Amino acid sequence: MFDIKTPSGQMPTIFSVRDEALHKSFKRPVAGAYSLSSLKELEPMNDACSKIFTQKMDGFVGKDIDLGVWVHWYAWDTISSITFSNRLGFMEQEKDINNIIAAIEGRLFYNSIVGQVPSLHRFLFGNRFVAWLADFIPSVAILNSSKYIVAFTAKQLERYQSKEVNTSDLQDMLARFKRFKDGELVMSDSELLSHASGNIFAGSDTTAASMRSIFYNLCRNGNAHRKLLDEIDEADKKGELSDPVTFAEAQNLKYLQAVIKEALRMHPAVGLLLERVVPAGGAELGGVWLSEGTIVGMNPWVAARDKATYGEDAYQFRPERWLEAGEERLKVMERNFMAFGAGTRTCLGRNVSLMEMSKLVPQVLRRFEFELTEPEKELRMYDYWFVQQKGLVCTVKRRHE
Ligand code: HEM
Repeated sequence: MFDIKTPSGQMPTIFSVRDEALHKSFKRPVAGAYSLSSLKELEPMNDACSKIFTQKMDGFVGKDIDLGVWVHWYAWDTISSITFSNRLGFMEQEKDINNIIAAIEGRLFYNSIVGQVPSLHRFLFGNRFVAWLADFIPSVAILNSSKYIVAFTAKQLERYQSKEVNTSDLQDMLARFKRFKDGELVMSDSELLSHASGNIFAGSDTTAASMRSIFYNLCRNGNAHRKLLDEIDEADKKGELSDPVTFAEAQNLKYLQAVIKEALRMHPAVGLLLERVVPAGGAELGGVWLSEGTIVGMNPWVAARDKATYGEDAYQFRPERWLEAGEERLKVMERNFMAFGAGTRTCLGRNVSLMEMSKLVPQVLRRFEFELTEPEKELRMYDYWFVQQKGLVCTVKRRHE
């Protein structure tokens, strides 16, 4: 159900593959492309996106905008730029290009329900007739959009391979995935397709939800907001921030990093169980014996609100907790921080998303402030595997004339 169809047939992805050895063989050739050292070369593509975002905000001063939609478009333009050197233009065109955001949301809705009762799949879109029939009803077809998402990525790849974009000197992620070994390409086209579609599937909604959490929590917590602005202004005054802010400089902004971490703790992008299968021989977990093959899981939202780990104020947004904790406490907090998952399946794109957030937030807050337009209204939340927020409507204000 979570595998993808490629021209060479149905194949598992790095997300769906269950066999640990196969998972390792999927991960090995691409892991380097996600490393901190590779990110430096991706920064200019990220900068181009944060520049467009900032220019757009400039035009919105004094107006109300849906900031949640704008960070989603930023995340999309950035991930498409750094994956295939092709910014799709969500921000420039101010729309959901090819309805890809809606398509992903539709499929997640289906997967999050059927994923809990997989036996239903063969009566629904796993049944060829039902799938064929669904294509005639747009509101149902959107729930069966994995084909569409893969075709969307395949089109980007085709464009890339045909050198419609000049790929010779590009250091995007695809260029890194395509490395040669002993004169042979390390990966087949189908594997490339699988990894590229994984990037856009895993790297857009997640980063958007996390950035919504950052801006929303800053709007709701004046003290933290003020402290962050002071840190940015202070660093600016000392000449410690370039324009645009580099990832390295943003990492030195300790309060900013605590704000990001706390926003991800308050709102992990994944809101269902991160499942694992008990290995051969069974295992004892928390005093309970589980036989092999049992599916167990943890919801990052539950782990994030554990008072034994984060203290009595675990339900509060308080970035200081990451700066005040002693060495031992910090270790426990880090171990329970599951926004990016845990163990061998930990998020590969963690550094990519941290770069996207770390660069955009100070770059934007140097110039603008956001205020909730209707502070009496709460955000609406939808948990379809990713927990998406709706209704982050803000008034844009310029900070300095
Ligand atoms: C704030 C943003 C992000 C969050 C919160 C997030 C969260 C996650 C989570 C919870 C997992 C599953 C981990 C587990 O089962 O233990 C995961 C896996 C993964 N993520 Fe992310 N992710 C984010 C951004 C990204 C980005 C930007 C990319 C790509 C550039 C990406 C690529 C991946 C991949 C490839 C995996 C599968 C790793 C594996 O199985 O080896 N993610 N992510």
